[in-house]
Amino acid sequence: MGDMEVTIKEEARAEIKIWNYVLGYVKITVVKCAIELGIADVIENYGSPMPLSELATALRCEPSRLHRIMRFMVHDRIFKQEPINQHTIGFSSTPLSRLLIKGGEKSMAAFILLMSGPACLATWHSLSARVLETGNNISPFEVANGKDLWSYAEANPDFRELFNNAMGCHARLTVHATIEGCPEVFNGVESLVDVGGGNGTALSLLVKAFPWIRGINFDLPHVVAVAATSDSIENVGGDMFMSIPNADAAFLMCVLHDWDDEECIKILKKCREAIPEDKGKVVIVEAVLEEDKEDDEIGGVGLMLDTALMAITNKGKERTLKEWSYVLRQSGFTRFNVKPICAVRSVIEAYP
Ligand SMILES: C[S@@+](CC[C@H](N)C(=O)[O-])C[C@H]1O[C@@H](n2cnc3c(N)ncnc32)[C@H](O)[C@@H]1O
Repeated sequence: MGDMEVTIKEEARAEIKIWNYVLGYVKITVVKCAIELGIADVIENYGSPMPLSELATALRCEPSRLHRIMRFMVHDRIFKQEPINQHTIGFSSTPLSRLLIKGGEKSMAAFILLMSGPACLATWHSLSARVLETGNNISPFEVANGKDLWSYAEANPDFRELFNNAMGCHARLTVHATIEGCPEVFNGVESLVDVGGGNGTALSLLVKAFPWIRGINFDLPHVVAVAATSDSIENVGGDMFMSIPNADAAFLMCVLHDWDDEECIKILKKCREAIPEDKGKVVIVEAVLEEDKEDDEIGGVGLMLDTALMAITNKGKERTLKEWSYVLRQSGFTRFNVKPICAVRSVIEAYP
C-alpha cells in the first residue's frame, strides 16, 4: 500500500470520527429516550421477536418515529432484528438491552439517567475552564449547579434519589463480580464497615452471600437516613474524615476515586484506626488504570471515568497501580494485592 493510500484511509477515518464527535450526544440521548419509554422492558417481556407495530401500540408511540429510534439502536447493537415470518421482522433483546431494563437485576438505567440528566450534563460546559485553572478551586459540577456534588444531593431529594439509585445499579453489577471473582476476600471477616456505602445495596448483597458477616453501612447522615434497614446491617451516619466505625475490615467501593491523594490518605488512615492491627484489612473496589492500554476499549472507559471524575467531583481521579501504591503506603498499609474482577474494576486488599 502506497503512502498516499494510507493517508487517504486515515483521512477517511478521521472524517468518520469527527462526525462521531459532532453527534456524540445522540448515543446517550437515544438510550435515555429508550429508558424513559421502557423499550427494553417491553421487548424483554414480549418473549419473542416483537414487530414494530406491536411495539408502537404497547408504547403508545408514533410508529415511523419509533422506527427511526429502533433503526439507530439496532445499528448500535442494542437490540437485534430477527425474522418473524417471510414479510415481518421483529426486535429482540441482547445482553446490552437488558442493562437498560428499569429495575432489572443488572440494570444500569438509573446510572444513564443520572449522567444524561440536566445537573450532570451542564457540568461539561465548564471543563475547559477547569483545565485552564490552577489549584483545586471548584468543580465544573459546582460551577453549573451552585453546590458541590454532595451538598447538591443533600439539598435536592430527586437528584439524591437518582444518584443513590445509580450507585445501587453499579453496586449490583460490581458486587456480583466481586463475590464471584474473589470470595476468599471475605473469609474470616466477621464484621465489615462499608465506608461511603450509599443506600446499602453493596452491603446487603455481601451479607447475603457471606451470612457470617455483620455489616455496618456508613455514609453521610442524609444518605443513611434513606438507606434500607435489615437485621444484619446497622446504618451509621457520620463523616469518614472524622471517624469510621470499628470492624474487622473496611470496604470502600468507588469512594476513594472521588478524592485527591491527600484526602485519600486521610480516609485510609481513619480506616486503619477502625480495623484491628493484626488481622484487619481494607478492601478497595476501584478502577486500576493501565497506562499502556489506553488504546483498548476497557482502557478507554477507565480514561472516560477519570475525565468524568474531574468534571463532577472536585479533586477525584482514577489511579494507576503506582498511584494506588503511593496512597496506600502513605496511609500505613505495608502489603497489598490486586485482582481484576470485571471490565473496569479491580479489588485491592491492603493490610497494615
Ligand atoms: C460514588 S458514591 C459510592 C457509593 C457506593 N460505595 C457504591 O459504590 O455504590 C460515594 C459515596 O461516598 C459518600 N460520602 C461522601 N462524602 C462522605 C463523607 N465525608 N463521609 C462518609 N461518606 C461520604 C457519598 O454520600 C456517596 O454515597
